[in-house]
Amino acid sequence: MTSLPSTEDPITPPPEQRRALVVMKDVSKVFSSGTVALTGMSLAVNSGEFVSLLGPSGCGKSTALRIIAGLGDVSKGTIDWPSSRINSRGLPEGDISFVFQEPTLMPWQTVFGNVYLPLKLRGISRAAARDDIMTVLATVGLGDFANAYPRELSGGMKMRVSIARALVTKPKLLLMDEPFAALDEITRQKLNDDVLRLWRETGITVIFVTHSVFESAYLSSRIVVMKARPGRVHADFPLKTSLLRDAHYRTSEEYRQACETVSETLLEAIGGEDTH
Ligand SMILES: Nc1ncnc2c1ncn2[C@@H]1O[C@H](COP(=O)(O)OP(=O)(O)OP(=O)(O)O)[C@@H](O)[C@H]1O
Repeated sequence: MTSLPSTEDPITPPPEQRRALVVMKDVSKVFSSGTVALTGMSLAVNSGEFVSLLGPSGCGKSTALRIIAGLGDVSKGTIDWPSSRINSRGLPEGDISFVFQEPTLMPWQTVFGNVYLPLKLRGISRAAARDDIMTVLATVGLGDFANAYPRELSGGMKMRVSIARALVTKPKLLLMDEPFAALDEITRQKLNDDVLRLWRETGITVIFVTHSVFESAYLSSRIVVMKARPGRVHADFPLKTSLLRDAHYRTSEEYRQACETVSETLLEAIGGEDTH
């Protein structure tokens, strides 16, 4: 593996200010079909981190994310939330939002109605929710589209609605499962910049599943590379940079080095050499 960029990233809080938000300990997942998706996966994600989960197709990235979200049980091991209040389902109530690869919008509802849904499910009236919805729509650049229907939006705009819907409840943790994989490169880069800005502005913790070395190297404060199935952590390292991650960063030597490091680690993971 090449050496990692050594300069401090000014947007990542120092370790002493971070607290573990979620801790996966020795998690295994065997589906009823007999498929062993995860084995002995351990990972602690701290408040304020932007962690990308990267790994070969089928290594269990989505499974790990879904387990953290409470959308699937573990076969073995534990998920702990050391700094959250836990509900009867073992989850930190209201603290997690999920963004899927498909925006999964309700076509019969306006943008406003789609973003309102999670607040409606909490029994909040439309009138009481209005300010929060308009604020989050402005944050994702859709302030003028509250009354539009999904069919009137581009793919990138639909994904922004999906992100707004995830953020409107002000979660501590945003889980994103290949959210931009189906978008063209320009839209993907714009949304990468939007997500980074949201992360900086809100201090939210993000766990981001991606296939893309370039995307993970651009976005992450930390990269977790998983081994081929059954999935577990192959390598886990911070990605530091002294530069603001913007268009200039994309053409910088630091970014090139980061991509090289991530790419080589991914090749090792596929090859089976363990660095963790
Ligand atoms: N509900 C399920 N029932 C049975 N097997 C499943 C289920 N969901 C996932 N799997 C299997 O578990 C393994 C891990 O799948 P998962 O989708 O988590 O991988 P992934 O790393 O996210 O893949 P990709 O990068 O291709 O999206 C795969 O072999 C998959 O076929």
